[in-house]
Amino acid sequence: MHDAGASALLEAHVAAKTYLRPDGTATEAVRDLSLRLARGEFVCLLGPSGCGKTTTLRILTGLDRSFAGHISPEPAQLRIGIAFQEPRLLPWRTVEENIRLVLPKAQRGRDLSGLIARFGLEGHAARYPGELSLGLARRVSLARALAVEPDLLVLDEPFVSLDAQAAAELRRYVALAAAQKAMGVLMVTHNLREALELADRLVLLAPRPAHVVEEVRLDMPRAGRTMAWVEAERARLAARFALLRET
Ligand SMILES: Nc1ncnc2c1ncn2[C@@H]1O[C@H](COP(=O)(O)OP(=O)(O)OP(=O)(O)O)[C@@H](O)[C@H]1O
Repeated sequence: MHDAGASALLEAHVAAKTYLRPDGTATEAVRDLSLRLARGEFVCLLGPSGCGKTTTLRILTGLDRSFAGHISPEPAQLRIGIAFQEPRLLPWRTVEENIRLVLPKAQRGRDLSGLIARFGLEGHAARYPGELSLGLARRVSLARALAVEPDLLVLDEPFVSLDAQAAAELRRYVALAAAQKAMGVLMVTHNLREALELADRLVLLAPRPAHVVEEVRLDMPRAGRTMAWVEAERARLAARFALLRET
């Protein structure tokens, strides 16, 4: 299990993030949210629909820079791999080419067979995204995020809209990816069971504007998280936190 005293990979305080629409109306998406992620740690951000989870991820990864607050180190100083909910693969490129394209130019010729095999993609490397199921496309997107050997892996709702079997399969691959000890993982989900299967720590967010209402450390090693353990933990947390009753 992860060592709670390990060095920080990322520390952030988002004092405020407000979206302004052209018609002048404002939506305050985040207010006073503090988050610390250690190397090797797997943190799940959980919160109700529309509370500001994706906005928070975009800020922490440097995709959105118009906010009040600070992030240390600057996201540009970290190698970050992101797998969005939408796999965003280039349809005119094969699976292998899609993965290769994210590499820095000097590494484009690198042997990717180990990575491709690790994610069970050998039989799919020459296929095009249009031929893939959503579960498979998300797996390619995960492998692509890992190709850059990130310090931080960011996953935005990776299992949403998958059937139970495809979701379970992808969860196994996410767990495999998370076994890389030097990397931190930040995953957004609204599904408490998924979070309980994978995370070292749950960070519960309030309804919009997002801020942290509770943090829950999970000490059970990932390999010991049986369905019965997940269910018992889910019931215990749902009884304790009203925010989690719908998840
Ligand atoms: N580009 C934007 N312009 C205006 N408002 C936005 C924009 N992006 C998000 N919002 C609003 O900010 C709030 C937070 O959105 P965000 O997508 O971060 O929430 P979320 O928790 O990820 O939602 P979900 O659970 O539905 O994925 C919502 O009210 C949303 O409508």
